[in-house]
This record gives sequence, C-alpha cells and structure tokens, in this order.
Amino acid sequence: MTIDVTAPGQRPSAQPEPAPPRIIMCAPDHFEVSYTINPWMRPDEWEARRSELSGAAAAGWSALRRRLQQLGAAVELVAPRSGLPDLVFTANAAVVLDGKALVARFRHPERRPEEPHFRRFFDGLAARGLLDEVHDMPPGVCLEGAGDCVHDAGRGVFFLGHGFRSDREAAAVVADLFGEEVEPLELVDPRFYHMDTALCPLSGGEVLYVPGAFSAEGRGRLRERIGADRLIEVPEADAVRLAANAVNLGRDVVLAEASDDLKAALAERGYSVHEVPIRSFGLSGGSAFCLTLRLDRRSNRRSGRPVGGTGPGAAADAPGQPALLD
Ligand SMILES: NC(=O)NCCC[C@H](N)C(=O)O
Repeated sequence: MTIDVTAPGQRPSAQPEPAPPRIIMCAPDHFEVSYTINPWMRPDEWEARRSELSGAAAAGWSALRRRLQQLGAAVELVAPRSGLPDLVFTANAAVVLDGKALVARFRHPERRPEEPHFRRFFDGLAARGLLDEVHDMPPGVCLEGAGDCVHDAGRGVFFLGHGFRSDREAAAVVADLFGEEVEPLELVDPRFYHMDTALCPLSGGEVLYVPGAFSAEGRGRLRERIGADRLIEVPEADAVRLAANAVNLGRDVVLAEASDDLKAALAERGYSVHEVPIRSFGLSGGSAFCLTLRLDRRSNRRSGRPVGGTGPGAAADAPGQPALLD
C-alpha cells in the first residue's frame, strides 16, 4: 500500500514548483519625451507637463512592477541611464527564447546607444546562469526585440512586425537562431508601429489584435492561423489607449486601461484584467508590454528543460502545469 504523506494543497517533493515568470524592467529615472520617432511622441507636450508626467511615470511604473510581482513574477532590473529615455521599454531590448537572447538593432539613431547597454546587461545575465547564449543581429538588419517579434508559445510561432522599425529579413535570422517558425506581418498604421501595440497572444490560445494595424493580407493570415473565433478584436477606443500592449500571465491580463467591452470580452474567456496607471508612457508610444521583457519564454520543444541548470535561473514551465505560456 502506498501512503501519501503530502499534506493537502502540497505538491509531492518529486514535482518541483514551477519557476516564476522572470521579467526584465528598467526604472523610468531618465524617462522623458525629448525626440519624435513615432506619432505619439510630442516633446512640447512633455516639456509643458514635465513634472506631472515624470511623477506619474515613476508611480505608474512602480505600480506595474508591484502588480507583476503580486502575480508571481520575479523582476530583474536594467540600470537606467541618463540620455537614454526609451531604455524603460525593455521589450525592445532583445528577443528571448529557450535561454537565448538576440539583442536588438534599432532603426533610429536615437535608440541605437541602447544596444551596447542591453548587450552588457544580457552578458551579465549569462554570467549569472540566467541565459545560455547572447547573440547580436547581423549588420544592416533591424529588429526591435520582442516589441516587434511577439511569441505565441501555444502555436510555436513568432509574429514579426515589419514596415516601420524591423526588417522583414529579420525573420530568417530569428528562425535560424531559435528554430521556431516566424510569421512576418506588415504593419501599416504608423500609430501601431511595433507588433506589440497591435497583437497580444493569450495563454488560452486567444489573440488580442487591432485589425487596422495590418494589411488585408495580414488580417487574412491571422484569421487563417488563429481562427476567427479565437481572434479578439480590440475596439478602436482601446487600441488608441494601447490596450493591446498587455502583459499576460496565465489568466491575468495587465494593461493601462480597458473599456467595459474589452473587459467583458476577456472576462467571458476567463481572464482577469488588472489596470495600472501607466498612461504617461503612452506619450512615448508605449504601455505595459513594452515596459517588460520575459526572460523565461520556452518553445514547446524545450518546455520543461531548465536553462542554466537548476538554480534560480531555471525557469521552465513544466509540462502538465497549468498553462502559463506567456
Ligand atoms: N512598442 C514598444 O515595444 N515599445 C515602445 C517604444 C517607445 C519608444 N518611444 C519608441 O518609439 O521606440
């Protein structure tokens, strides 16, 4: 006879606790809007309301960090640096999957000085065993990290946004390095200049998307790939508040704000919406997803295999665990 000595609610010791989601963030100490590289950025408005907006950014960022931690995430911090106001948008730092980081190459000279800063940061993570490999983009090819290369873990595909910031040619680089399928989709509305402003895969297989951000062909590809019943249209009023730029952890969706319609659409599918006061980042064209980068993403092929050993860096979503795909 086998006696189960595990107390109710406890896991048997043979099954380790799944590692928490590990998220990279950068405090907005030097965040400001001092140049214009997307239609949201208005340095004059920032200047006129500088102290109000930077205070709101600091408070909102801390609220986002706290909420992610309350939802079980471990947060790693990149050191802020004066003169790099967009460093807060860590989603743009790299594409990360299966313990490999592909460091961004930015389109605009204003953001290029972030590249060596992020490279050093990722090298530091590798030295701590939190990453296995750190790679750079080949010369002449732009890719602005997870902001334009959004991973859909359930489908085993990266959705690559091109047309504004990243090059379509980056698709081959990503496919070669990560061995994951890449679906390039052209972005056509300058307000949704990064893929993460227009598309957000959810852990249950649904995908939030902003239809007008894509060409007719792209919308067709998304319908084909995802299925019309699993595509959740983000209403225009929400899209322009960057609601598609959401962080999804299991059944929780963290974003700046959502209309009652969008909240209802998510609730119907079993998601809880958490609003955090990060609207001031909207003046730079960013929101919740942009302010984060998941370090522990796994492909289906590799889920369950710890990266960097079994220490604090091991971050596998063990097979059979409740879906915490993204
Ligand atoms: N959408 C993102 O992934 N990141 C926001 C980047 C905002 C920044 N001001 C930029 O235009 O690059």
